[in-house]
Amino acid sequence: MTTHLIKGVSVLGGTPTDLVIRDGVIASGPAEGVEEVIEAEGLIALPGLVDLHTHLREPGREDAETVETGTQAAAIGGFTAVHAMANTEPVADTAGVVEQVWRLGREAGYCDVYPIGAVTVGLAGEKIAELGAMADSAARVRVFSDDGHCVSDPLLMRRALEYVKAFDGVIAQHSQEPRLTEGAQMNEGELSGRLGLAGWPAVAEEAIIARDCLLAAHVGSRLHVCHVSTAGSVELIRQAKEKGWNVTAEVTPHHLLLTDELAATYDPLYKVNPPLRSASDVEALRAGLADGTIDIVATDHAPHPHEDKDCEWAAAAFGMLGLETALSVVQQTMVDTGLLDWAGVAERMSYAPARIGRLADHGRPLEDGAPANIVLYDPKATRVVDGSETASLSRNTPYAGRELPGRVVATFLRGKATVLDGKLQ
Ligand SMILES: NC(=O)N[C@@H](CC(=O)O)C(=O)O
Ligand SMILES: [Zn+2]
Ligand SMILES: [Zn+2]
Repeated sequence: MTTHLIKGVSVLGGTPTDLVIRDGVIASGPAEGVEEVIEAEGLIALPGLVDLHTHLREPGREDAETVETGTQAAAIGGFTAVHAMANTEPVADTAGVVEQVWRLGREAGYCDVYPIGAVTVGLAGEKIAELGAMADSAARVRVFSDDGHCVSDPLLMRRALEYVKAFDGVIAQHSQEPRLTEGAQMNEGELSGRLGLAGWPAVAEEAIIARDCLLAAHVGSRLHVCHVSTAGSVELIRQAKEKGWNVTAEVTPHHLLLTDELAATYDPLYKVNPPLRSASDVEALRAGLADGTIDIVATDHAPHPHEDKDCEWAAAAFGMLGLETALSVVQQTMVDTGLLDWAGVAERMSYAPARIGRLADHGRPLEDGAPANIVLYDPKATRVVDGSETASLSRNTPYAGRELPGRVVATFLRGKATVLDGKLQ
C-alpha cells in the first residue's frame, strides 16, 4: 500500500501540519519511505464522513443505484462509511439480505457499507423481523429502520425498542403518522392550499416523535429520529434530551438549505419525504444542529431513475440525491454562517454518526495509530453543480445549476485513496 505524506494540512481547521499514512493507519515519527506527497496547503483534513442514512437500492432497483455506484458517490462526497437503508427489493429483513449488501460493499471497496435491518417483515408494519439474527450476522447490524414507512403501531414500536436492547441496537424511526398524511404531497401551509397540493402537516411528524420519545424512555432503549424537518420536532427532542432520555436525531442537508417555496416550481426534484418546510423551520433546524439538540447530519441520499421523477408532481417519487453535495451544503448553511466550526462538522458528520451506529473503525480522531479514514477538503473552492455529472446512476439532485462552496479533494479509506484530485480512483 502506498505511503502518503499529506503536507501542510489543517486538521479540523487548525494549524497546518503534516500527516503520514502508512500501512492503512495514521503514522507518527519521521516521514520515511514516502511514495506520494500531497501538497495540502489551504486544505482541511476531516475524519472520513459517516452517513447514517443512505439508500443504495441494491438488491432490486439496480436501475436507480447499486452498492458500487452509491459507494462511488459516497467516496466522492468524502464518506468512508454509509449505512444502507433496508427498503430494497427484497427488503433487508433477514440475515441473508444484510450479509449480501455488506459483502457487495466490501467487494466494491469504495466505502464501508453497514446495512440497516428492517424493523418489520417486508416493512409491512405487522410482524417484527429477525432482528437478533441480523445483529449476529457477518453484517453485525446495530441500526434498524422501516424507513420509507413509519413503525406506526405503538405496540410494535415498543417491542422493537425492547428487543434491540439485548445487542445495544437502535431503532431509527421515519416519523410520519400515516393517517395524518394520506395523499400528502408537500408541507401543509398557506402555499399547499394555493398550489392545490395535499398538505403534510408538521404535527404528523411531531406526534410520532413525542410518542416514540415516551416509549424509548419507558423501556429504557435507544431511539434515533430520522430526517427531522420541523421547528416543533426540534423542541420535542430538546425536551427529551433535557430529561436524559436516550434519543438522537438527524437532519438532512436539504432540510438545512431548501424551503417549501420550491414546490411552486412543480418540479418533482423538490419532492421529498418529509417535505421541504418553511424558512422558520430551516432556521430552527440550523439552531438545533448548532446547539447539539440534533446530533448529526445524514444525507437520506435517495436515488430515483428519471421515469420516476420526470412526471407530474403528484405521480413522482419522493427523494433526492445527497452524498456528493452534503459537505458543501453543510459548509454553506452551518460553517459559512458562523454556526459551526470544522471540529463541529467532524462531530456531526463523522464521530457522532459512528457512535450511534456503534462503528469501531470510523469516526475516530485523526491521531497516530487510528485507521486512515480521512477526507481532504478545500473550503475556498466553489463550483456550479452539474446535474449530469455524478457517480450515482440517478440524476435527481435538487442543486443542479446552484453554486455551492467547497470541494472534496481526496478521500482515504484505511489508507487507500478512493478519491484523488476530486476524481474516483
Ligand atoms: N426520503 C425520501 O423522500 N425517500 C426515501 C424514503 C425515506 O427516506 O423516507 C426513498 O427511499 O426514496
Ligand atoms: Zn424516511
Ligand atoms: Zn430515507
